[in-house]
Amino acid sequence: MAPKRKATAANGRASKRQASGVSTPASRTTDDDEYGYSESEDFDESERETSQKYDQVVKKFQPSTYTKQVARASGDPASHLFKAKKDFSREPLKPDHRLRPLWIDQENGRVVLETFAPSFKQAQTFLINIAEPVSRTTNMHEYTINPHSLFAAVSVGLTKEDIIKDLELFSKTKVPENIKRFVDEVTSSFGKVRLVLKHNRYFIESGDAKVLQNLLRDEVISKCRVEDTEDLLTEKAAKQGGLIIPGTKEAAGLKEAAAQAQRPTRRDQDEDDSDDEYGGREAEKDMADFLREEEDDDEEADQVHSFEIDGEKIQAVQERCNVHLNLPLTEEYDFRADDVNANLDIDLRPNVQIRYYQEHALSKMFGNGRARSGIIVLPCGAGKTLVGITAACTVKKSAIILCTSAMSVMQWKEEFKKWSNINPEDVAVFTSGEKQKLNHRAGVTICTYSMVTQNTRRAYDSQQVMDFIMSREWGLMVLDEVHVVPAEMFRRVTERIKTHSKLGLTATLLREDDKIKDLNFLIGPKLYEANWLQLSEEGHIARVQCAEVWCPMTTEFYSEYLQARTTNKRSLLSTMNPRKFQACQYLIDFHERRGDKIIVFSDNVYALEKYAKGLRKPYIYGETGQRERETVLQNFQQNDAVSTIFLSKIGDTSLDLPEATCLIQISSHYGSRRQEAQRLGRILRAKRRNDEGFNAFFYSLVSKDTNEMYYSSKRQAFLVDQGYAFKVITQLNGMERMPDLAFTTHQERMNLLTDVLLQSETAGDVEDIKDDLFSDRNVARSQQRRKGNGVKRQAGTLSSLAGGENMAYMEYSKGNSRNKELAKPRNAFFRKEERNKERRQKAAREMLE
Ligand SMILES: Nc1ncnc2c1ncn2[C@@H]1O[C@H](COP(=O)(O)OP(=O)(O)OP(=O)(O)O)[C@@H](O)[C@H]1O
Repeated sequence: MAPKRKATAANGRASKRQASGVSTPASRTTDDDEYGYSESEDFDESERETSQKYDQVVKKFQPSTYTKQVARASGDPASHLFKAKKDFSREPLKPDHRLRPLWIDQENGRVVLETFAPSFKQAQTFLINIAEPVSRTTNMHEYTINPHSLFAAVSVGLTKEDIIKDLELFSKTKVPENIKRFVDEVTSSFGKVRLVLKHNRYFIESGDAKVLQNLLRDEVISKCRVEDTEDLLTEKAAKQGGLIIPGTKEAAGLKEAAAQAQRPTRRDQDEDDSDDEYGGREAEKDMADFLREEEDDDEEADQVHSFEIDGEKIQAVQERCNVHLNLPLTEEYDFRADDVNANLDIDLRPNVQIRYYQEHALSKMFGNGRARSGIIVLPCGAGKTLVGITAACTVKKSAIILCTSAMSVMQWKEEFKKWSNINPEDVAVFTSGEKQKLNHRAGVTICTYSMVTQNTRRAYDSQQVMDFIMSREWGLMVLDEVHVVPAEMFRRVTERIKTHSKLGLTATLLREDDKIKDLNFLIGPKLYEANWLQLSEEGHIARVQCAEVWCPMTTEFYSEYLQARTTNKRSLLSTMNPRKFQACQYLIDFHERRGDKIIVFSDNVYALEKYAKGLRKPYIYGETGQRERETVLQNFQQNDAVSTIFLSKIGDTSLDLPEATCLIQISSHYGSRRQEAQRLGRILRAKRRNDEGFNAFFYSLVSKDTNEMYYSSKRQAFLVDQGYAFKVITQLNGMERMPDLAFTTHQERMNLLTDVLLQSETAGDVEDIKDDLFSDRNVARSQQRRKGNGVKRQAGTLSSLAGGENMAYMEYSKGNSRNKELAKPRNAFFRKEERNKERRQKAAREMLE
């Protein structure tokens, strides 16, 4: 399925480009190999595996399978991209097909959803449960039904019958038999067994005793069992549902949410008068009856069977079940029945109202009254933190939060205090700078992944906290930014921390390697994924205009580019293209005059410095000290004279600058879709997002006819799939007439070229850093420095740095000379500002005298 995905994205892009009136040049369609970057680098293995698995199952039921080769054999070089052989209406259309929004492709499980159909919303709610979104553009959404998505569906309580019945309800044609069989085959093994932690003991639980007996015959599982007997424990199943999620109006069980979402609208009813075989009122009535029956079923006290397994061998059991036996374990925590672990006194503050999509996401987690482990995907700035906090307020047991940086840890702490009524003493942080232990029986610990997973010898105080974390049992573990953390780290985290439930949070479930599939097994299935475009239309995140600016290479740069032997040199030449520099200068000027605050991103440090110094703007990269980073950011937030900053890739994540309204990207990390999405995320939380007609801007500057064109379209794939339209700008009107435009003379361009050519090979590298703006390492370094100088740091969020919250960043300087020296701005921009200030003060003094 992976190659088809590419074709889809390419199609999407092609149409967007056409829409902006610019045709895609031939260089776009060039073979991957030309750039030495194989297509496979961009597919995660899970996608490939899923595709193979799917193909195997589908092939079993398919008399003939569509192949690209067949299409290519027809002699038409392009139609295979558009899947010309696929005719969704092969099955006769249902008489009221106009009211039904789904097209199902029987050959690969792809589902196309019409967003303009009357029952779009209901169908979307249903599809999010059972399929993975592939692309969600304005008029059409595309989903794929695969084993992972069906696992997620089953784990949130849907049955095979639910899925098939609703597919039938929304489909324009009869649901193909092979799709039904696929759903049947895949779901029959899912949701059968659960991993449950009860009274500090792990159990494998199922409603079907036979399944457990079979499992016990497995050589690996049998060795993980606590008692060596054939007997199973049998008890009444806990009554499910009825759970109130804080911040919601009432209990938000999945079935209830689904029932509400799928309840037909008046408009649907008015328009749909046909009582046909498949749907109309009849089917809607069936649906309502069906849901009611399901709710009644819940009332029945079924029996559950279980056997206990050794807590130390959980990963082995999970791996065996998920990977080898194809019987994934769903993880659920019956926290209301947990009388062993102390309750945590925590609730959302009375005035807090969580948003509908946050409620939907949480209802997936708590839909049956227990806490299911899994991943929630929400765009940057959509409020993942509050989702995590609400989950903690629902479970009401000790919770541990894992973050990617020390600054994130502090932000989470502040957010806990802001949104919940937790006693501040019950929140402890564990970073390289601060090592706090919980004082009470229950509480929240917030720490960095690196502190928990570190393998080297720890300092005494750090070891003490780590022992404490490992010795106790946690009700909930929240894993922030799950997509960036290596799977190996997750393994260590899950090995070291004993938790009843896990909640992964991320904006993009994307990795350019094959590690995403591990998350399924190490954390749980994806429980919810929000629609970016919908949230931006509703004002929850900013509306963004995306554009790719094509900058022609100057003759002298292009001839060197063509002769350059290494990728690094080529990359440096295309980044330093004088026309790109001019475009950047022009856009900064244009947006500064509009009152925007601009962040310019460059992964390449040489280019970052050249651009920033050339345009006299402050910049931050890996080597910039913590204090200077903070000064630059503070000025960006508060100082009207600083409207633009340059950042290396350290600013990709964890940067909360709601002032930023415009992004310009001059160099980036090859074809990384994740980086593109994360960077866009920096402006999605723009403060002004609800202003009338407000738009944020995202520009990618690309040197024409270079590798950058290729990588750029690859990078955009995810955002295009989220419905973002990238306009192509080939000419910036008025740029040539701009006063002080750089590199207008041949001599200036030659000087730049000479400088670029004189740079070593490594100057073309993407910056090699492991941290972000506020990584543990930097905070620790800066704290150490301050300790030595008697400077105390009380970190807060960036907005608190701006003085907007009650926590503040403070420095108590004892005024020694070294401090004064340190206090001097080291960034060239600020040094210059400082010099000007001194000059002005001197002139004023002289005047007064
Ligand atoms: N239900 C809500 N009511 C009011 N404000 C909210 C709500 N949910 C989130 N917010 C606000 O939205 C903003 C973004 O939230 P948050 O920082 O949690 O986003 P995020 O999804 O974690 O973003 P990122 O991925 O960039 O870290 C914050 O200012 C937060 O206070």
